[in-house]
Amino acid sequence: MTGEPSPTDSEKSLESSREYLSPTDFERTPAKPGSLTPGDARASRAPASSDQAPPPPPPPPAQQPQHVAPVESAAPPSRQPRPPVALSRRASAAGPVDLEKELGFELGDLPAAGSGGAATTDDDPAERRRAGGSRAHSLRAAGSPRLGALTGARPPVHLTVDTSPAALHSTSGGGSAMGLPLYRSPVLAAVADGWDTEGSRRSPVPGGPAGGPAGSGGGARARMFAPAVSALARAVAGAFGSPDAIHFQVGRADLEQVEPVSLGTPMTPISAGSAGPSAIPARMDIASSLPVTPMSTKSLEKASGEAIQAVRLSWNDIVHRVVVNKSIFRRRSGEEKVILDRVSGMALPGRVLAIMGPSGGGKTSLLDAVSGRLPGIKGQVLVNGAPLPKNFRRVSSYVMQDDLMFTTLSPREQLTFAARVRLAPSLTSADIAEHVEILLDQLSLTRVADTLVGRQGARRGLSGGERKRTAIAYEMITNPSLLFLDEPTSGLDSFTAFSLLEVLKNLAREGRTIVTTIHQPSSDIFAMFDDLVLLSRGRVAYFGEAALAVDYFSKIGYECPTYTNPSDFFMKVLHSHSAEDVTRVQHITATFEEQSAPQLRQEITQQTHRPGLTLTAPQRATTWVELVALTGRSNKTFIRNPVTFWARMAQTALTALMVGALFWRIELTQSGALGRSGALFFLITSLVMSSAMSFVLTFPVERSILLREQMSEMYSTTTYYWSKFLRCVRARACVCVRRRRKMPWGGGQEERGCQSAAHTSPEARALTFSLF
Ligand SMILES: Nc1ncnc2c1ncn2[C@@H]1O[C@H](COP(=O)(O)OP(=O)(O)OP(=O)(O)O)[C@@H](O)[C@H]1O
Repeated sequence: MTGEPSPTDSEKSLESSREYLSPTDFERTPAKPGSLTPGDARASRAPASSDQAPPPPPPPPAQQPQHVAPVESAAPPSRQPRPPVALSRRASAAGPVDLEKELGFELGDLPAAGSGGAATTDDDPAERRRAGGSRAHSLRAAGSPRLGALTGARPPVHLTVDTSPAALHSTSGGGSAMGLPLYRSPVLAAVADGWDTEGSRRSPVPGGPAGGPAGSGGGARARMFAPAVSALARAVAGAFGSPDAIHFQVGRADLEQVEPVSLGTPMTPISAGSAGPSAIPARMDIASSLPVTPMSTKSLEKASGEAIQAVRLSWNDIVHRVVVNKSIFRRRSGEEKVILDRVSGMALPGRVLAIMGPSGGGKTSLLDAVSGRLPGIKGQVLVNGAPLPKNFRRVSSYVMQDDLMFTTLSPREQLTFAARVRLAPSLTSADIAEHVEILLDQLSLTRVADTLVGRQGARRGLSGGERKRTAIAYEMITNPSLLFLDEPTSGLDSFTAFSLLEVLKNLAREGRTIVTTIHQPSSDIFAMFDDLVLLSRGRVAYFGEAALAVDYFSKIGYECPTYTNPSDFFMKVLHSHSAEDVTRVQHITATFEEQSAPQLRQEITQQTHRPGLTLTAPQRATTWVELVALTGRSNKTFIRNPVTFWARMAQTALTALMVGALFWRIELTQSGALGRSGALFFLITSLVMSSAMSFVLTFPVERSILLREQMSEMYSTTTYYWSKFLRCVRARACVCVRRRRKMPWGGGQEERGCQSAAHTSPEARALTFSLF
């Protein structure tokens, strides 16, 4: 929509905003100075009253850049003139830009797009998709509707992307993609505040200081829209080839709509001419609330002593079959079920490979197969063209879907343990502490480093995202070159999932090979994948660049509808519930096998055959180091588990009292000797039983963790059992050590002049035993 809106239009916009934001979104906010209420929104259209005077408008830039296309202001007389809204690209370009044409994607669903907003093009959608690739999809699928919701809810929103070096510098520490600061960029500043625009004032958000950084409300909104905005930023960067500065606005381009709806300090307008450190808005809340910082593992490499190695993983014609319905009583052979059927593919360094498909499609089985964790498979899994080396499990890391970890330990303790048992024994405690700190910092866990992990529903500790990041940090301890992840985003909200993928993307950028299964990613997440494997019923439906998958499907007759998340589309065409679905899936997988698989196999051989590149595994800790670390962990988990601890204490005290009462003051006679042997039998039995019980109680809990750690070959199973034995013996040994002490209540032998330990009274021993 171009031209100036009438007051009626404005009213309509406000009303339409209520369709996007529930009334409570407005009403929940306490009406305090600087906060936004519907009343404020309306009042802001009226001339400001004396007691609620708006702050002075932002000073106009000293010199308007030539390229800025001013939009005529029709401000009411009571208002100060505002600087024009910039709608331009590059300093050399003049006049409004057709964003759709420039960016190669549609902004069609943005409501009331202005002159600089979305103009429809006549391009063929498939053609446009090719031009925009996955970025276009991510916007169409998720970005635009959300932005649409945003702009619909708050018509005067203008978004600004500033990619100038100054912005980059002043926003250091934020996530970045294609050279754009995604989160600390003014784009998010705009979204965080909801109203931050060029030429308008920045409104303080409820809870935040006036004119200061965005408060919680803005942060929440920003988090909500962050994926959409970052996708937009990426798309802009891609389309414009990382320019110095891009200024554009989305939604209503009309300046009069850019209404400061609440009070705040003026913000210096951002324009190509004035973009400098001072022109960049202050650091926003959204930035500090981000769970991830860009990963730089140089220090990690130094601390762990492990350099990243280029790992080219390939798999050829993997077949995995299992026998089901096998009777253990009758001689029935059972049916054979094909889990993976001639699956081929590869994962390359510096890239993130996603394995997607409907539930039961074989994603986890494939991940297990290529990570060397699935025995009995047929086919080839090669690393740099050679069979999997023996040390493969220690070279790679595998993050399981379930965050299996001790709930009574903190992230710092977990990582310290992993560093002790997985890194070179020559590392000192200070080295390990430094290494752990780096990891905690890289995965933004420093704030919760000493919080116990906890358990859902019981003693709460870390959040789902923090647990997941702890699990990744745990596996990152050796600075692995190859990382497998099984559904890392399951159970996470969209923003946390997106942040996690950013972490993975950063890890890949440093030369690692990342392979992850994922169920149904959002379009923003999907846009972050480099390569994609689509599996259905154990067969490959697609393997190749993720950005080309939609085109491939359209070529074979399955067109992804506009505004559809590609991953939703893939799930739809690949699910197989009815007979018709099965036929469709068979067609898709057979087409891939016939048309693309031979070429793929050739490419796999070319890409991954690098003979001579052998992988080195991190040095192992000594058995003694493993034993000390395992025993220490075992002691901590025992003491910190109040139920087990107190149950053990109560059980021991009760047994001691029973034994003491039964064998109270036994005489040194023939019948007394019989009683003594009975007491000894009773004590030994109870010792054995209570020790066994402690294992019975704790082992099922620890078993899955043990299996996971065994998969990664963290320590030997024998050392684990020795550590358990030692912890148990330590407590029991105390009984024996103290048995010679004089027990005034027991009528012990020392009182009677008998010095033989064998003759110490059972009741004395029992009572001593109760102390442990
Ligand atoms: N050992 C086994 N015995 C019998 N069936 C098995 C076995 N292992 C896997 N399957 C079956 O193979 C299929 C693929 O399992 P897999 O766990 O790989 O699927 P998935 O794609 O990861 O599923 P989800 O997304 O639900 O986790 C499923 O139907 C599963 O029941």
